[in-house]
Amino acid sequence: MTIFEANNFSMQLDDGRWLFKDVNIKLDKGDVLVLRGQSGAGKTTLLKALAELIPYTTGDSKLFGKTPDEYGIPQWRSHVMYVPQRPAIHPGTPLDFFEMIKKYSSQKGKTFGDPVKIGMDWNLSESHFRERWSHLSGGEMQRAALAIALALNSEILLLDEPTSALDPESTLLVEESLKTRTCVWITHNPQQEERVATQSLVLYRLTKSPLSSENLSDAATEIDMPI
Ligand SMILES: Nc1ncnc2c1ncn2[C@@H]1O[C@H](COP(=O)(O)OP(=O)(O)OP(=O)(O)O)[C@@H](O)[C@H]1O
Repeated sequence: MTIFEANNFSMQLDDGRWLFKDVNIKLDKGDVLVLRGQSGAGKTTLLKALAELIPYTTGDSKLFGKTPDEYGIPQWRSHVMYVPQRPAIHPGTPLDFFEMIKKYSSQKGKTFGDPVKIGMDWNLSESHFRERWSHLSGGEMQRAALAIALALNSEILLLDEPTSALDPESTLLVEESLKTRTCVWITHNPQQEERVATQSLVLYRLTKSPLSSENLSDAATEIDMPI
């Protein structure tokens, strides 16, 4: 059963160029849609548009049949959550951050997991969650932020290169947890795509005038199933 759908998502830039055009996504519970494409093709921008973090030109989305306006935008963002590649540097510790987010009114009514338990499956210890963000390594920071994202129990995770700072062993551990969730997952790694994807979507970088007919085929996105 489809739980999330996004129809005809398009983003036109100020110079008239389409960054992406008519992107359609349907996710069943447990689907992992891998989003790939050249650098600059618009992958991050698409995820931010799906999370209603930035304005976009066209597009309609629904989670369990309800639109972002019906949820209210802050609630939508807590259900359809964008997880950036690098967490912004926050003051305090990962646990301080988790406690702060839990108190947001948009998180009301949710059941939370335990980020420390999740992190322990990924070779992190409790002390990492009690350490200041600024004292963590890039890989520790990325795992702590992902553990918090998972503990917030969003219905849809929009993952922006979630293992980019991780070594191969941690990458495999984190993949095992993430692929149990319903998500859109940006990766440049074809082996990772083979391991986790139930669907794939490619964005192509558009270079021609949006008014030329040639451009229309370039603008197409492709949905394909991995073997
Ligand atoms: N509102 C906007 N106005 C102008 N340019 C924009 C706007 N939003 C995004 N861009 C440009 O569109 C391009 C796509 O950026 P985006 O970060 O989405 O690409 P990406 O596919 O995620 O790339 P990467 O794989 O390198 O992370 C960038 O060149 C960015 O500067």
